[in-house]
Amino acid sequence: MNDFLYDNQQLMCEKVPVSRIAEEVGTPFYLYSYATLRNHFRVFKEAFADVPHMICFAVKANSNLAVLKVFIDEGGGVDIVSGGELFRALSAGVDPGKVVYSGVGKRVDEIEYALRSNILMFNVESWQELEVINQCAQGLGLRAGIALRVNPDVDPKTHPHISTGLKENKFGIDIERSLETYRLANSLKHVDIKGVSCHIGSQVTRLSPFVEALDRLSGLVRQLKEEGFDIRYIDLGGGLGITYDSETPPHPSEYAEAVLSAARDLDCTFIFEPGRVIVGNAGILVTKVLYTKSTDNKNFIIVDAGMNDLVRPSLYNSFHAIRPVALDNRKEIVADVVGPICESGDYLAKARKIASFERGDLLAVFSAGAYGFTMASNYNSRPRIPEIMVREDRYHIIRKRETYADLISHEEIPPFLIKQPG
Ligand SMILES: Cc1ncc(COP(=O)(O)O)c(C=O)c1O
Ligand SMILES: N[C@@H](CCCC[NH3+])C(=O)O
Repeated sequence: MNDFLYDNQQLMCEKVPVSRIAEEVGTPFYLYSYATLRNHFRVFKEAFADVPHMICFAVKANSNLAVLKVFIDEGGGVDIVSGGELFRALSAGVDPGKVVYSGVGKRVDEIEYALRSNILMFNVESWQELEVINQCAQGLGLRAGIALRVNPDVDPKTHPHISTGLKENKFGIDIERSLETYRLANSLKHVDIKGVSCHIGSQVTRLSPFVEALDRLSGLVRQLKEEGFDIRYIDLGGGLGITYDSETPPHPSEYAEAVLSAARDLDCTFIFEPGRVIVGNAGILVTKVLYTKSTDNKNFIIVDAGMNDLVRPSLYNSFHAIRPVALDNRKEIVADVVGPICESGDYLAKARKIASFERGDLLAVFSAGAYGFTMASNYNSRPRIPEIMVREDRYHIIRKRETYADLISHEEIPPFLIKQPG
């Protein structure tokens, strides 16, 4: 459910016509609905109301400070994967005691920053990483909260690029070796073993992979508890999918029922790291038709947003619904919706049955709130586009459009390239 609805033939974001924002701000831009963001977070959180839990939003899905603040104000924590994400989350006001840190390649400076910030725990992905965290904590005279990220070898049945919990993936510690790794970890004086974590993949649209992973994980947790480990947290990662096209993913309440029936008795605080399910359908990308052209066998609609703004179609061949901002009864054609980037792979839709858009028309690309802006780049020296949040009848630019000057602001011509007079 979301708050992008047509009213009187025009697309609204809550109570603001999308066309008005386009007129005032220019295109392209990302547009988020505050009510939808908050509602999605609440629905997810309420699904776990009867067990101790923490919802740590996955910052990688959408890292805008204002977006993070919506969840932080609802009591949320964050899942981070870099020093930069930690800086963002702290700047947005997160309680460091609600921060979990995942990722296979944490650098020493990032680990030290997280330790000094007093985060809840690191989800550790290798033995070497654990040793480095132990050393860093020793150096700072601290103890690092940790969970091992266990790779349960479960097929999440999603796109191969976003599956993470299979043996062949780089993530986590093989479930078969995790017990011995926990035992070894016991000898490290500067780590406090707090929990067990796993994350099997993203855009998972069935319950069975989650349940299968949890079954494997709960066996490990029971064993660890029997051996006297003080396991207080089970972090089940994120990954719940959304509807882009015709997918029918489980509702968060069904997801909660399924995972809790497998793990309720473990007497732990459950941590979840949802990203896409909270923000994906709370955002759209608004773009304008620059040109149309047809060849003998193809129609092209060329828009002002490219793969540098939204890379998901090019990278994963993923589907995003595209609808007109103003509804009229145009005939439909089959067309490729493409961007201005100099790559054949620069498209938002391929062979799509779509309204016969014309130059100047506004299009809304749906389900763009997750992994949209966060994966954007400056490729082709295109300034990154603004992000806007609507709340009821007001909107606010929560990230300004970059300027050409921003593009070069970190660059410098070295003295040896500057001609000396004479
Ligand atoms: C460790 C971790 N946690 C959480 C997430 C969030 O995933 P999603 O956006 O699918 O909920 C990801 C991304 O897949 C991840 O790698
Ligand atoms: N970037 C991916 C999701 C990656 C999840 C991170 N582990 C997407 O757009 O679907």
